[in-house]
Amino acid sequence: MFILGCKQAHMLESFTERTIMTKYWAKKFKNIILTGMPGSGKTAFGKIYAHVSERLFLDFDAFIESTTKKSITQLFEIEGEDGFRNLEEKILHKLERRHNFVIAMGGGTLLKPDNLNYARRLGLIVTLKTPLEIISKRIFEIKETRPLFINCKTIEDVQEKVNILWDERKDAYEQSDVVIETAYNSIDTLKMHLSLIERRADNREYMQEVYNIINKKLKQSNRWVEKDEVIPEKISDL
Ligand SMILES: Nc1ncnc2c1ncn2[C@@H]1O[C@H](COP(=O)(O)OP(=O)(O)OP(=O)(O)O)[C@@H](O)[C@H]1O
Ligand SMILES: O=C(O)C1=C[C@@H](O)[C@@H](O)[C@H](O)C1
Ligand SMILES: [Mg+2]
Repeated sequence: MFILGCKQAHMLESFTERTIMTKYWAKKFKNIILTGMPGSGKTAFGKIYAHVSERLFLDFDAFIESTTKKSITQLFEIEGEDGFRNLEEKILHKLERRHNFVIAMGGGTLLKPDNLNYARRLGLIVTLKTPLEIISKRIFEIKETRPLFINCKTIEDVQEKVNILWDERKDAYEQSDVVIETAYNSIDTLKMHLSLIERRADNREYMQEVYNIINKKLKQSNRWVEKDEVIPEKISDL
């Protein structure tokens, strides 16, 4: 488990006043795209981070449900998983040139290799990494709303499915810019860590230092792509 030393804790504390980012910073760093296993907290944390970073929040699942007027479970039944993945891909394409969002992608959106390149162009891709046993417990509570787990009767069934998904996906999640371990962080420290990372996203060396402080992984090779900014007034403008 990672425990902050006194000096490091003090450094982080001194940043708390600055975790509410100005619109300037929000625009500079465009979108934050959350990925990670189902149940890792993309939706829960995404909403909170959108609020603190003064961004709009867009959740792929909620967006798909509201535009199709069908639940994710229904869509899996009607379209199959492939059809659902095509819908995710369409949203990703639609988001091109949109800014100032925290985006909770579907946990499986990065399974299509091209989607990774699209997501990269949108902003900083952040993987929420949560231990698989925690994921399994969370999913077991809400499995009726998660079609991938619809046939799981017991917690062991869920665990088995989670393990299979992890094996299929871990390489894709590793392609993200930053991996944040959620297990040893409260939502408040997660907010703080991501704010810190964002603030230094224009300075790779300093970001690495930030990474060392908060024990997160940063891929130095992934470059930030600057683009002209178009900030939609509301989600319906998409
Ligand atoms: N850091 C956390 N601490 C405690 N509970 C959490 C945390 N993050 C998420 N949860 C809970 O876990 C459940 C799943 O979280 P959430 O729906 O945000 O996951 P998700 O990554 O969006 O999953 P999916 O890909 O299936 O949409 C929710 O009930 C949520 O309240
Ligand atoms: O990780 C996944 O593949 C999924 C996650 C959920 O958000 C939903 O998009 C759906 O249940 C599939
Ligand atoms: Mg979600």
